[in-house]
Amino acid sequence: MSAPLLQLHDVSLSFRGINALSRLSFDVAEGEICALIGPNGAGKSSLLNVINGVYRANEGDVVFDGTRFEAIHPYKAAHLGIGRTFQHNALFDRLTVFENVLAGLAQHGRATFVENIFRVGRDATERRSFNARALEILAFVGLDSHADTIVSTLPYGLQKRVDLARALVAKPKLLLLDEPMAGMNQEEKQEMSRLISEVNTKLRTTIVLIEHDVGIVMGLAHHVVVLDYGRKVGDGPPDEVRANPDVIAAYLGTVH
Ligand SMILES: Nc1ncnc2c1ncn2[C@@H]1O[C@H](COP(=O)(O)OP(=O)(O)OP(=O)(O)O)[C@@H](O)[C@H]1O
Repeated sequence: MSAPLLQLHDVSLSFRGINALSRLSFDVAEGEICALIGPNGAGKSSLLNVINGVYRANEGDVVFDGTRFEAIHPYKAAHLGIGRTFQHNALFDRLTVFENVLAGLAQHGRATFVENIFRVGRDATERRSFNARALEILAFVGLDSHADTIVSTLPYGLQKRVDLARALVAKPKLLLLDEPMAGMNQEEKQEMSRLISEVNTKLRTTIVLIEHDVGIVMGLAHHVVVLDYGRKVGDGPPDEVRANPDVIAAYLGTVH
């Protein structure tokens, strides 16, 4: 069996004495969708922040695709192949859908983001290939007909797709999704869930996602990790995790 794409070894993180993560260890296999679940404040977003370098762990380390680090600059994490979306859309409201997606390549080229947006300056070849890539990923998420739309005029569900496209445009090996279905109705959640599944199967992207809707998680994820007060209380296939008494006590049996 090949080595896991992502490994966490005894990762701990605290904020002014509050333990956000306590000696957390688990693996994510290449090609899987791994869901992180747990009550509010359990440490899920903090964990994504450690993996892509927004936070530095106090203890422990992360191994991604053979590279071990205790801390990493988010820019370096992106270059290693770790893509990320955030809980709250961080889109450029006044730019078009296409320009927002292009921004996902800003750290990956020689031309600056401004040069790319205004289609001026050096590196016409790079610009052409980035533009083609942005259009390709927009078609993949079903937004090619909205390429020139100002992003803030789109409905919320479609803005979440733009966010996803922006994270995907650089072809990450690992995609971290922080509540990609937050604020959606059930139909929108089902659509987003289908799209995430297609990202996994068609683009062969390994995914770690945070989602509160346990029904959606159980249908989408291959692997579920449950956190409670920064500790791991469950780790395994969805059916096994659902039946784990510690998980039921911590999360699944409670109204969230
Ligand atoms: N930048 C920060 N400064 C201080 N405390 C923080 C910071 N980020 C997170 N925390 C604390 O760390 C703990 C874990 O928070 P985190 O946001 O990771 O949980 P979560 O499981 O993602 O919660 P939610 O489901 O509400 O998003 C909480 O006690 C939170 O208040």
